[in-house]
Amino acid sequence: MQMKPYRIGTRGSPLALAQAYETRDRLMAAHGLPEDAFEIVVLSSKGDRITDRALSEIGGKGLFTEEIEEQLSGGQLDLAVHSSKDMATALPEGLGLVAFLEREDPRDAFISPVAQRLMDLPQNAVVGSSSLRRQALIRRLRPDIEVIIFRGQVDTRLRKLEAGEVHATLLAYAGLKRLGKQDIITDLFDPESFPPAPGQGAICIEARLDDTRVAELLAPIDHAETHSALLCERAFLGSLDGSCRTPIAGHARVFGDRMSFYGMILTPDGTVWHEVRSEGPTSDAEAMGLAAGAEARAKAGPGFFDSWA
Ligand SMILES: NCc1[nH]cc(CCC(=O)O)c1CC(=O)O
Repeated sequence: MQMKPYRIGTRGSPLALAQAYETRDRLMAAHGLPEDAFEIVVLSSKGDRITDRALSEIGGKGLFTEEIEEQLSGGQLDLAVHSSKDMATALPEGLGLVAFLEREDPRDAFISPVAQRLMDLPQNAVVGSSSLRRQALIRRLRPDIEVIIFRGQVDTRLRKLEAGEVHATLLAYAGLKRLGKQDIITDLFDPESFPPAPGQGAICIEARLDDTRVAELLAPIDHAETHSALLCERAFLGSLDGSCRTPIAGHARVFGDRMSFYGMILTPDGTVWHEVRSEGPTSDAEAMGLAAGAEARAKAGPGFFDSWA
């Protein structure tokens, strides 16, 4: 009997496709299923179609997932593959991030034809990035640097760098690795002085929460340590009401049944920042993230989040 294939939704960028195929391959291996047990369904998104404005300006993370999530809710898709970093903390009713693949190195990469490291860039250099977090972290370390908006797919950004529009750009190591482009990296940032975005480097799989068949399908590819880290980081983001206008960094690490968390919130100009650190059992992952968020808010004081809104 021929079973209907599982329909896997993804965006069409090379990075999104690489992640969708990686997930499919892992599912095939975990269950001994043939390729035609899966169908990869490519959907475009508003976020992909609008590339000339900063994400924070056009409405944020949901723009990339709206169409995919509608089809997931409607039953036209069975699962969707995303970069965890791109996922809003509040998902549509009935959907959830059911599984996380083992996380890739979550660090940010520095790429430049003119300098080995961020600190080696010439005075008043120009760096391309559209991430508020990277912009704030860059300016925290190098207030002289001008950061210009740099959106679009990884390839587009690298072409702009090659064309000399900027002295350097920053991208996630994980994305470059998945595209086979890690060779162009000039330096990797230390997660203590340049903490990654919550979720960076982790592929997540979204599904309907009541779909027990898909839950069983995904169980063997869910990576427990990554899952705990992501619960913590996403709780931190959620408790800060991770609006796209707030630079927020957060990085959880799991060691057996214990975990640590390091988070930072900054003003977009990088002149003010607040750090939080915590440690606890992995069973408290979510509570730890929430507590870290509350602590960061308390340190920042009232008005921090709306002083530049
Ligand atoms: N917002 C784009 C995006 N979403 C996830 C990644 C990288 C892959 C990952 O973090 O898993 C990237 C590109 C980048 O930041 O360089």
